[in-house]
Amino acid sequence: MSCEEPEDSEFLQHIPCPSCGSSDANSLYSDGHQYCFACGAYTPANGETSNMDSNAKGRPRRMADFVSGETQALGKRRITEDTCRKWGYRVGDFNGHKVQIADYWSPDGAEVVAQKLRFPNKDFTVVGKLKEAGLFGQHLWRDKGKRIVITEGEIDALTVSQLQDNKWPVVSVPNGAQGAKKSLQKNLQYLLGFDEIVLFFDNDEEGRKATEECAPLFPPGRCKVARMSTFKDASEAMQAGKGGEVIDAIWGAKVHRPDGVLNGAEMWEAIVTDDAAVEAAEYPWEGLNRITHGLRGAELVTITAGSGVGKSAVVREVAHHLVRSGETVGMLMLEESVKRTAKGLMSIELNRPIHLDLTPWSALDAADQEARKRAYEATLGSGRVYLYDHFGSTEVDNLLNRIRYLAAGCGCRYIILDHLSIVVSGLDDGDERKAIDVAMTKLRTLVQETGVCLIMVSHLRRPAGDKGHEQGAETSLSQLRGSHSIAQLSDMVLGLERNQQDEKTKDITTVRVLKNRFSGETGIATHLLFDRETGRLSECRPEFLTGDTTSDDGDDPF
Ligand SMILES: Nc1ncnc2c1ncn2[C@@H]1O[C@H](COP(=O)(O)OP(=O)(O)OP(=O)(O)O)[C@@H](O)[C@H]1O
Repeated sequence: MSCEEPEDSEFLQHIPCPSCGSSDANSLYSDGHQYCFACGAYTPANGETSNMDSNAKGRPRRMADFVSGETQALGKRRITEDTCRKWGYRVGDFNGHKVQIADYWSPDGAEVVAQKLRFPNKDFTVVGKLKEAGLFGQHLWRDKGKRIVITEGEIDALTVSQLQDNKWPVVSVPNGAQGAKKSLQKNLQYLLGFDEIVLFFDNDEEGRKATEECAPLFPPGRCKVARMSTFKDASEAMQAGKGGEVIDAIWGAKVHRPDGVLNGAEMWEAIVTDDAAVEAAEYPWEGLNRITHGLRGAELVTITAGSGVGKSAVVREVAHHLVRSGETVGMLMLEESVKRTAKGLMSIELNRPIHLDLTPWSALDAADQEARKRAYEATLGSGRVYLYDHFGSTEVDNLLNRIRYLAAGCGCRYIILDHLSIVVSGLDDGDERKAIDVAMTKLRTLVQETGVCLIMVSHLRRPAGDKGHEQGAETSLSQLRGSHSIAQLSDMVLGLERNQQDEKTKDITTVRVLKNRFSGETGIATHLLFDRETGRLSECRPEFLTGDTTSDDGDDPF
């Protein structure tokens, strides 16, 4: 239904209504006719009062199209007749159906331009031009003041108004949460007349979304957000007899801050309940623990080295140590089969590299079989090791999903990814940089989201000069592959150095901390000696590097 503007009459002022007694719902027009928006009484220029009837002749077409009704209390909603009268909220009949009638006035408060009719089943229809209307209730208040409350619906506006003795400004957006931003934008000038604008939208997903969209319309600090923890909206609280919570929400409304910005004063709870982040697990080597202070949740540790230096051997030792310390570990070893990974863990437990032993199970003697079974039970059989059988699928989003599952579904607090380079390999140089950036950003976000500690292996670029990493060249952050994202987004970067060609030292790996966001301590952490008999990496004194092992205590100068 649409309404046209009367061509021959203009609104002059609000006047009392002789029919319903409203002090100001009656409107006087320039041709002398009156119309009361509280009770629908129509008084033509000749002074004879009648109720509006859409078929009646001799009155402006716009008036005739509006629906009349009676002011009455809304029992179920606990809204009084006085409140309904103040707001011109009526109950009437529309095409044979009972409706609640909400008048929408022009932004200048001169006249009603639309009506929203609400059916008992909560459907509604609009009569007139809602687009030309201000906010619901805007005509009731002066255009400036200390505070205005904005609700998501008409009944909520009536509720808030009544709870404030119908004295303090409250308006509703006309089209619910979805159209909220547009409506507030349109009436921004009016709203900016108030020192404080309180958004009191529904406490549901749509309401919260609307709040995030609308709040930035206002200058910083002027917009506050009212929210109740127990009720969805003001009317629900009122119906439950908890109107006080509505008032508390308005007075306790917090200055809106965009998502992600926190006031330090609200962080106490987070600090005292942050035990998980403080808990640290240990590396198998004391020297490394001393400088890194262990491994923590939500940390991304990158282990890097040249080809064949021993990255996988190191992470296997770390995984074994974690499992034996009672932790649950996820292993994505993308360059080897799960069987090889499993045997690797058992080898460490057995102090014997069984992966090099090609004897079939049936040919092993009973004692060996028993020893291997025990090694299996202490490691894989504990149920705290999860392996990713990748079948060659190393696509980054696929891996991220598996890591998320390992964290959330399997309870892995430590996850090993060996190695990042394979995830982004096969791409030309330019694309590899970009792929590393994308993968690193996603991994970093995932670590933060899940709280896991991710231990990731990454390869190095060849260093400048003759000496490669295979000949023991020193590692550095600048040699990490891709752009600077690996160094930037890792909390800890460990470089492994070993001269695979030097007869004296080729079994000794130097572990260098290249980056340490936790404590800032960097430099050589320890030296690991590889025992070919046991296949184990254990800490050794640095003198092994020079071959001078005569001193009992390298730290003691005397
Ligand atoms: N400190 C060490 N001394 C001597 N040999 C070692 C040492 N660490 C590992 N190895 C041996 O070197 C070989 C390669 O080790 P590993 O596969 O762990 O290296 P990597 O750095 O992961 O290799 P890639 O660059 O191919 O990924 C293995 O046979 C391993 O047992």
